[in-house]
Amino acid sequence: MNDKALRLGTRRSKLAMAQSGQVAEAVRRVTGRPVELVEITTYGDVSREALAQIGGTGVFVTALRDALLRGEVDFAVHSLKDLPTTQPEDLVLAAVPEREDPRDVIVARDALKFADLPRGARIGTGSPRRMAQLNAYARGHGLDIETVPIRGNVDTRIGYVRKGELDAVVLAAAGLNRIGRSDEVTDFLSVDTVLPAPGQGALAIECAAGNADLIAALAELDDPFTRAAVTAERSLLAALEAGCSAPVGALADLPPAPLERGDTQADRQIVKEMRLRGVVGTTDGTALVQMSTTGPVPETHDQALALGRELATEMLAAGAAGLMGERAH
Ligand SMILES: NCc1[nH]cc(CCC(=O)O)c1CC(=O)O
Repeated sequence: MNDKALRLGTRRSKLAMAQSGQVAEAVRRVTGRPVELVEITTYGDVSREALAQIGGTGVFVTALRDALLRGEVDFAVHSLKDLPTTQPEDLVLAAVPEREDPRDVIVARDALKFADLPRGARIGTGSPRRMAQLNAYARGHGLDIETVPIRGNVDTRIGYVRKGELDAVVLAAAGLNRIGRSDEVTDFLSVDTVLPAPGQGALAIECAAGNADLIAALAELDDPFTRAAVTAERSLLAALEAGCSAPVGALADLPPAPLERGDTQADRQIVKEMRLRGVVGTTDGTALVQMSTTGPVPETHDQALALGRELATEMLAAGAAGLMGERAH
C-alpha cells in the first residue's frame, strides 16, 4: 500500500486553511495516506490593491491550479462558488462533498435580525448579487436600507459592524461555520429573499487529470446530489454568460414538501425531483428576473448541464441579459 503523504495545496487565509484541514482529514480516512498542507501564496493574498484592480476570485484559483499542473501538489480544495464555470481540460473535480448550509447570513449590531434593522440601515456587501436582491427586497417591502460596497476577509468585514461603521454585513453561512464563527450570525437570510451564489456552501476537490489513482480514491468523498445541484447552478451561470462577480444567484435543491404542492407521498417517492431557482438583477434592485424550473434529479453531468441551460433560456427570454450590465470576460 502507498503510504506516501499526499500534498494538499492551500491558500493560507483562515477560511482556506479551515476547509483544507477538514478535507485533509476526510482524504486521510478514504486513502489511508497522510496528508500534508502546502501553503501557496497567491497574488490576491499579497496585494489587496492588486485584487481590487484585477477584480476577481480567479486569481486565488489560478495559483493553486498552477501548482497542481506543475506537480507541486497532488490536490487542492476550492470554494465551488469561486471557481470559473469552464473547467480546464487537464484538471478534474475529483469530488464535490456534501454541501453545507448554502444561505447568506447577516452579522448585525446589537444582535439585530434583518427584519428589525432600522430605517436607513447601512448594510455592507461587495457582492452585486447580494446588493441586487437586498435592494429589490427592500423596494418590494417598503424598507429603507442602503447597501454599502465593502471588501476584505471575514475579520475585516465583521470589523465594520464592531466599530460601528455599518449596521450589518452579509456573509456566507458556510464560511463562518467552517472557521468556527457561526455564533456571530445574528440572522439567516431566507433563500426566498437572497438566493445564494451558484455553488455556495460547496467545496470542490481538484486534481490533475492524469492522476487516475487519486481521482478514483477521492470519488468516495463525492456527494452525487450536491454535484448535480452545483453543476446545474453553474451551468445556469455559464449560460447567462455572466462573470464571477455578476449579480446572479442560483440554488438547486429538493422541491417544496409534497403537501404544499398538492401531490401525494406516493408521487413524491416515485419522482425524485430537483428544483433549480435562478435570479439576476440590477444592483440597485430596480429590476429582477427570478425564475425556477423543476425536473427529475439529473443522473448524468449532461443532464445537470441541461437543467441549468433550460432555466437560462427562460430567464434570457424574460430579459435577463439586459440586467447584467457589462458582459463577462
Ligand atoms: N466570496 C468569498 C467566499 N468564497 C467562499 C466563501 C465561503 C462560503 C462558501 O464556501 O460558499 C466566501 C465568503 C463569503 O462569501 O462570505
